[in-house]
Amino acid sequence: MPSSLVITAELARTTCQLTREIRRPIGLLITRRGVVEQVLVGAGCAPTFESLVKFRVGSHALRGLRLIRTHLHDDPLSQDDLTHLALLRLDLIGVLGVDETGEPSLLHLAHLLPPNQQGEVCRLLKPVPFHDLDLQLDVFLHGLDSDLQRADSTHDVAGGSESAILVSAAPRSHAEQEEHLEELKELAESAGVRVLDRIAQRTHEGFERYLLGKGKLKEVVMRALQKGADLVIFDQDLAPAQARAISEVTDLKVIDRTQLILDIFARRAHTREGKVQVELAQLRYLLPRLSGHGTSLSRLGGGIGSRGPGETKLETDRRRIRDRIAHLEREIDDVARHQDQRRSRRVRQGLPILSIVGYTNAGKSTLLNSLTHSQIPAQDRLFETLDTTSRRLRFPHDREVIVTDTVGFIRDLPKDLVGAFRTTLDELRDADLLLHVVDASAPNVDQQITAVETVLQSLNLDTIPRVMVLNKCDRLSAHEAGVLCERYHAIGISAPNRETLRPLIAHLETLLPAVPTLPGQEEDPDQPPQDLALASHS
Ligand SMILES: Nc1nc2c(ncn2[C@@H]2O[C@H](COP(=O)(O)OP(=O)(O)OP(=O)(O)O)[C@@H](O)[C@H]2O)c(=O)[nH]1
Ligand SMILES: [Mg+2]
Repeated sequence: MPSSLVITAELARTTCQLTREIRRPIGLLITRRGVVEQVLVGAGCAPTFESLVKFRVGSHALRGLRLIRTHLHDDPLSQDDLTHLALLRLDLIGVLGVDETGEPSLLHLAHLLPPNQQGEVCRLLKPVPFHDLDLQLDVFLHGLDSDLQRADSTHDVAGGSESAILVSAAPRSHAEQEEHLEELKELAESAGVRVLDRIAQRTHEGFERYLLGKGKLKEVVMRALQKGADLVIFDQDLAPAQARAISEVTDLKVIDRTQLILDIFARRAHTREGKVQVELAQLRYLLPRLSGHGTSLSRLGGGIGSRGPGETKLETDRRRIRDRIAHLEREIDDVARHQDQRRSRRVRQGLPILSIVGYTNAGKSTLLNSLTHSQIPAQDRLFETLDTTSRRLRFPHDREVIVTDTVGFIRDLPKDLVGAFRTTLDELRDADLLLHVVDASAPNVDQQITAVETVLQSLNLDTIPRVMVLNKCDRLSAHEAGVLCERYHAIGISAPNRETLRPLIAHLETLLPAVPTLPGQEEDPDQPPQDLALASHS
């Protein structure tokens, strides 16, 4: 068949006549070279995703296949037809009416559109009698390909970042899933991803293959097309086989929450120790996901979820990845030994250690800055801090402590991360007192507190005395703050405002032992002690 024709008159007639005879619609799936790839008979008349895997395409391109099906009447394209057009990224979909005598009558055609502001996925062409069809298919497809490609590149330049649809599928209520999706959105934004839409489904048993139902998965793809998303981020961890199945069916890049968190950590790791820990966590996560051909990994391409170990590294065999893991583990052991030396120096000094812990973005670093006049980075994004910072702080009445700020926690902290951040988290073991900072203005305060307590328990740190501080009280009314403080037996503060820290400091003083400052301690290489600014006023 010439590449300029949608379908030859001869093939159209034969198909129409057959349709009349068997009284069933017939669908022809035709390649750009004019080869009939599949013949489908019966009502549904649509190829399956699975049968099209070999015609894989890039995220915004067409599949190079058109579907022309017959219809015993002159019905227009159905919603199902348009869904197939979008989901399968067909070049074109057409319905050809069959008249009484078995001759082709009206032809209805539709094609996809580049992502647009109206959110329109496709355009329906005006139906024409088959013999009047005047469409130069090759020219038309060339134009459509370029439009789609252009939209893709302007979209990249415009945003300079990836854009995503967030998906949650769990046997949980919608409200609960929405809350989790809200946090997933913050995570995505912290990774520089624009969030275009989100979808939640309450699932039951039997959704194992794609995690969510097939119908819902179609909806995800449709929305991704409408909004021009190139990435789908799942709130649930995907088993390797699920991730593969989903990305095969959707032709979109698919990552889960763990990968997203790992990606943020990879962006924020600055120190050698941080980088080693993140790479280790990434490799441990990837190892079981290395399929036979490494296809699912190479399909990740660049960007989110693939930072850190480069693509070439990912495609080396498992054995080399295992070697790398072993090497990184040895490096971490080295770090741990160094850490021990640093610790024993502190222990010799006999200074109590006050460690600030809490949910990510609660205001831990801001509090350390306020207490010790430091300027460590504090920003409104998740996992700003990865490395531990220690500062000496002198209270009035001969009390001195080392205050440390460290990586924040999150619910369901990926276990590979906990393992890899062992040395960072181990530092918390030396704490004499944990200061649990809570964002009192967070909509899910309760869950954040529970999540932190769970992590502390899992690290066996729940035996260390703990003081809870409700931060960001400036965002609440005095009454609300009072009620919360009472409920949690906590002290309310607003970390950037030093004045609000007075009650906290007074309380800490009662808990800390008096240590007379010995001569020579000021030469401590960590930092000279910082007098409490408030102390001189009180
Ligand atoms: N309104 C208000 N904002 C605060 C307060 N404390 C901190 N913030 C803001 O909250 C954001 C997060 O603060 P950080 O100190 O970076 O929080 P963190 O707990 O160290 O966060 P990670 O290191 O990412 O885990 C920043 O934008 C702060 O300016 C407060 O008491 N009130
Ligand atoms: Mg911080």
